[in-house]
Parts: sequence; C-alpha cells; structure tokens
Amino acid sequence: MTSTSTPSLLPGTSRTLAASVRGLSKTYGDGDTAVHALRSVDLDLAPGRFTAVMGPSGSGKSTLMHCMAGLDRPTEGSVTIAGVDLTTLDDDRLTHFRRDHLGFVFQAFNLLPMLTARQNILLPFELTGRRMEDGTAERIEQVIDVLGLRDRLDHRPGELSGGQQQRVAIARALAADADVVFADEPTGNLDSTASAEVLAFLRRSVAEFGHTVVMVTHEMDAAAYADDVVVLADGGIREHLVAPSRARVAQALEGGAR
Ligand SMILES: Nc1ncnc2c1ncn2[C@@H]1O[C@H](COP(=O)(O)OP(=O)(O)OP(=O)(O)O)[C@@H](O)[C@H]1O
Repeated sequence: MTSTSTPSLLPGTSRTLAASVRGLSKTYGDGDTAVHALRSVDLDLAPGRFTAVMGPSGSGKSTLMHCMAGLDRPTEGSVTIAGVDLTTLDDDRLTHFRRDHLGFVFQAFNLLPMLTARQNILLPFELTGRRMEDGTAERIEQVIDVLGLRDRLDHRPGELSGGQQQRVAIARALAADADVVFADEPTGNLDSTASAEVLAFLRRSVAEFGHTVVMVTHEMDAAAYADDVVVLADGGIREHLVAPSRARVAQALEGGAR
C-alpha cells in the first residue's frame, strides 16, 4: 500500500484547518468478530476546498464521514472542527455543535414533507430559534438564486423533482453557513442531469461562498467536481490527492485491487 502526497497545508489557503482528524479508529464488535472500520486515520482538510472521499465498498468512507460529522463516536482519536474536539462533547453539546457548525446533504434529502422549500431552507434557524447574524438573510437569498430555487420556494418537497429537492437540501446546508458541509452520496438517487446540476452547485458553493465540502462518492464523474480526493482502503487513507487528474484518481483506486 502506498502513502503519498498527504498535504498538511494546501496552497492559497489560510493556516486554519476546516477539520482535523487524529488517530481516528472505529471498531465494531469485539474479539474474533471485531471489524476495524477505521484504523488510526489522520486527515487535515483545508478550508474552502471540495474534497471527495472514495474507496472500495467497506473501506470505511461512511464511518469516517459519520465520525467527522459527529453522527457516530469513534473508538479512539479526535475530530477537531472550528477549534472544537467533537469527541469531548456530550450528546447534547454534540447536537448543538452539529446544528451550529455543520451542514448535511444526504441521499435521502431529509426534507420535511409538510414544509415548503423556503421553510425547509430556514429550518436550522426556525426550529432552534437560532438568531440570524447580520448579512445572513441576504446570503440566504443569494444561495436561493445561485441554486435556482427562487420560483420553487412555495412548493413542498412532494411537488419538486429529485434534483430540486436535493438543491433545497444544499440550500439548507449552505444557509446555516456551516463550517463544513458533509455530503454522503448526494447524487445517489438522481438521474445524470440532476446529478450534474447538484454537483455543479456544490462546486459553486465552494467557489462563491468559500464553503468547505466533504463528499463521499463511488462515482468518478462526481469526484471530478471536487478539488481533492481522499482514497480509503481497508480503514486507512491510501492517498490524499491534491487537485488530481482523473487518471491519477483511477490509479489510486486501482491500487487496492492488485
Ligand atoms: N454498525 C456496524 N456494525 C458492524 N460493522 C459495521 C457497522 N457499520 C459498518 N460496519 C463495517 O465497517 C466497515 C466499513 O463500513 P463503511 O460503511 O464505513 O464502508 P464504506 O466504505 O462506506 O462502504 P460502502 O461504500 O459500501 O458504503 C465494513 O466492513 C462494514 O461492514
């Protein structure tokens, strides 16, 4: 197994990391039946980058994302986002941290069916009574325009296409101005046109709003929208590729099959 080009700091970024993972391990079960889903993973993500996490089925992609996003607890190690080590937070604090600092774009959209698109987008604020800071309302309007949702705001999810629903989910993640937006196979339920649209919007959110996006994907076409690609194999990071070519990503993925 090779290990190359893990960047401690990417060119053109500030010195603060968007997310830092140290010695992250996750073991399911114990004894003979223990599954080591993650084995002492170290990973730094610079802010304002779009990173795809790839690797074979069972390599630990979802486990890594869930531990990084505070949705699952690692067995060992730390995850630091916005200067806070998530593994030190109790469940209540972790819930608050997710609400205040993280965004989620998952395959099943996670929209509330009885609310309109606008209400879903504003949910992080309305549900929790979180106060909007200066400029937030204007930014949300901008996100709505960038995502092309202006004429769909009064529709409920059931009245929207899959791609539009996913755009609402992205708008909600961006509206909250998350420190890191986590996307788990965000195009898994979409046709190729809608997938391309959603990925282009994630790309724009990084370029135009400076967001940090981490996306688990199986698809090379989806990864092509990302800046960087982290390739997992057998619970560890095989490579962290900075602005790789498609051929380079393919090579890193094939490394495990040999
Ligand atoms: N709740 C669980 N209990 C036991 N084992 C689990 C659990 N969740 C995941 N695993 C195991 O941990 C390993 C990593 O799983 P994970 O879902 O993170 O992989 P993945 O790369 O996301 O896979 P896929 O691409 O198939 O979604 C696998 O061997 C899986 O079977």
